[in-house]
Amino acid sequence: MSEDLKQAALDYHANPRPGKISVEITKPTQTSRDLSLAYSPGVAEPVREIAKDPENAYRYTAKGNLVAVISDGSAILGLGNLGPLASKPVMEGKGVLFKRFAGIDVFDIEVDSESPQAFIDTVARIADTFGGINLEDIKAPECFEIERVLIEQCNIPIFHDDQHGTAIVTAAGMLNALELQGKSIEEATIVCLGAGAAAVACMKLLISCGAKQENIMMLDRKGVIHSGRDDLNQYKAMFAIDTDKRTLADACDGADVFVGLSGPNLLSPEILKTMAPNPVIFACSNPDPEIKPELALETRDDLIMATGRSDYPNQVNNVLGFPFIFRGALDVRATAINEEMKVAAVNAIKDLAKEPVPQDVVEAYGGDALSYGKDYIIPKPLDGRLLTKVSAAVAQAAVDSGVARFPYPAHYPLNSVDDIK
Ligand SMILES: NC(=O)C1=CN([C@@H]2O[C@H](COP(=O)(O)OP(=O)(O)OC[C@H]3O[C@@H](n4cnc5c(N)ncnc54)[C@H](OP(=O)(O)O)[C@@H]3O)[C@@H](O)[C@H]2O)C=CC1
Ligand SMILES: CC(=O)C(=O)O
Ligand SMILES: [Mg+2]
Repeated sequence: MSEDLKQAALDYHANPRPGKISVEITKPTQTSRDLSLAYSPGVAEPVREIAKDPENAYRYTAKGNLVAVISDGSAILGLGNLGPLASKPVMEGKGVLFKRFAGIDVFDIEVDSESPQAFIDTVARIADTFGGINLEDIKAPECFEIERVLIEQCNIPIFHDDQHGTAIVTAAGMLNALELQGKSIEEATIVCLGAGAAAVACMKLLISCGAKQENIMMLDRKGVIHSGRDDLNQYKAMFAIDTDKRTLADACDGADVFVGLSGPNLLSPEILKTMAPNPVIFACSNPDPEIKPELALETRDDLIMATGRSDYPNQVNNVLGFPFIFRGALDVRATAINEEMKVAAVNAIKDLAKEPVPQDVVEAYGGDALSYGKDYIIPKPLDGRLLTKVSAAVAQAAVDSGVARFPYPAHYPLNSVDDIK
C-alpha cells in the first residue's frame, strides 16, 4: 500500500469523528409523551409481551434486523492473531457494509476469550439479542468447532463469513473464470495455498460445484498436505492426497487454478510461469495478495487475475455475499443458513456477472465499460442488483428447503434498501 493510501486510511477512520458507524433513533423522542412511550412507563408493555412470548421480541424490538459481527481477533484478515481490540476496525467495517448494502443494523462485538469454550459461552449468552450472528476473523481450526456448537445451541442463523461468505463468492467467480478460460471445474487442477477457515470452506464448496477432490492440492505453512503427514488436524486431513509433491513450486507446475487464502507475496513469478496455459489466479489474501496483479500480469498475459481488494478488477471478496445472504435469511426468519441457501447465492452472483452493467455502477468504478470477460468475472460490490437477486435467491431457497419460518416476502424482490420492511 502506498504511504498516501495508508495515511488517507488513518485519516478516514479518525475524522471527522472516530470510527465508521453510529446508532440511530427510529421513533419520535420530542415530547414528554414520546418519552413515556419509549421509556418508563410505556416500555413495560413490550417487556410484558416478550416475557409472555419471546417471538414478540421481533415485533417490539430491533432484534429482527440486527446482526452481531463477532470476533476474537485471532485471524484478522491476513494480518494474523492481533487480538480482539485490533479487530474492531474490520468488524465496524463489516457493519458499514451490512448497513450500506442490505440495510441491516450491526453491533460489532470483540471478545477477549481465553479459550474456544469461553468464546462459545459468551456468544451463546448474548445470542437472543440478535436476529443473526456473523462470526468473523476467527482462526482455524478453532472456528470450525465454534461455529458447529453455536449452530447447535442457538435458534438464529450463525454464519462464519470467512468460511461460507468467502466460499460462495469464490465459487461464483471461479465458475465464471473457468468458463472464460475454456476450462471445466470437473477437470481443473486446483492449488489452494492456505488450509484455514477460508481455504477449507472454499475447497469444500468447489467440490460441491463439481471440482474433483483428487484434483485439489492444498498447502499450509509446511507445504503440500499429503497422506504421509502425521501433523494434520481433521479438517486438513480431509484434503490429504497421495502425492510426491511437497512444495508450492511442485504443486503449481501445470496447474489450472491457484487459490490463495494464506498471506502476502507467497506466489513468485517463477512459479506462476510454470502453470498451465490460461490459468486462473485468485490471490485473495487481504490486504496484500499472494501476488500483486501488476506482477502477475507482467509475468504472463493469458491469466485471469482476481484479488480480495477494492482497488483492482475482479474483487473476489465475501462482501458480495454476507449482506445479501443475511437479508434474505432475516426476511423469511430462517433458523439457519443451509447449503441450499449457499448454492442459491453462488448461482445468483455468478449469473449476475453476465448481465449488462448499469451506468451508475460503471461510473462508480471510474467510467470504463464493464462487461463479462477476463476483467469482469464477478459483479461489483456497489451494484444494487446484488440486493435484488441474491437476497431473493437466498430467501426462496430457505423457503424451499424448509428452514424459513415466514413465507417468501410479499415485498420482494428488493430494488433498494428503501424497500426493506
Ligand atoms: N477475499 C476474501 O473474501 C477473503 C480472504 N481471506 C484471506 O484468507 C487468508 C486466510 O484467512 P483465514 O482462513 O480466515 O485464516 P486462518 O488463520 O484460518 O488460516 C490461515 C491459513 O493460511 C496458511 N498460511 C499462512 N501463512 C502461510 C504461508 N506463508 N505459507 C503457507 N500457508 C500459510 C495457514 O497455514 P497453517 O495452517 O500452517 O498455519 C492457515 O492454513 C487471509 O489472508 C484473509 O485475508 C479470508 C476470508 C475472506
Ligand atoms: C474479507 C475478509 O473477510 C478477510 O479477508 O478476512
Ligand atoms: Mg474476514
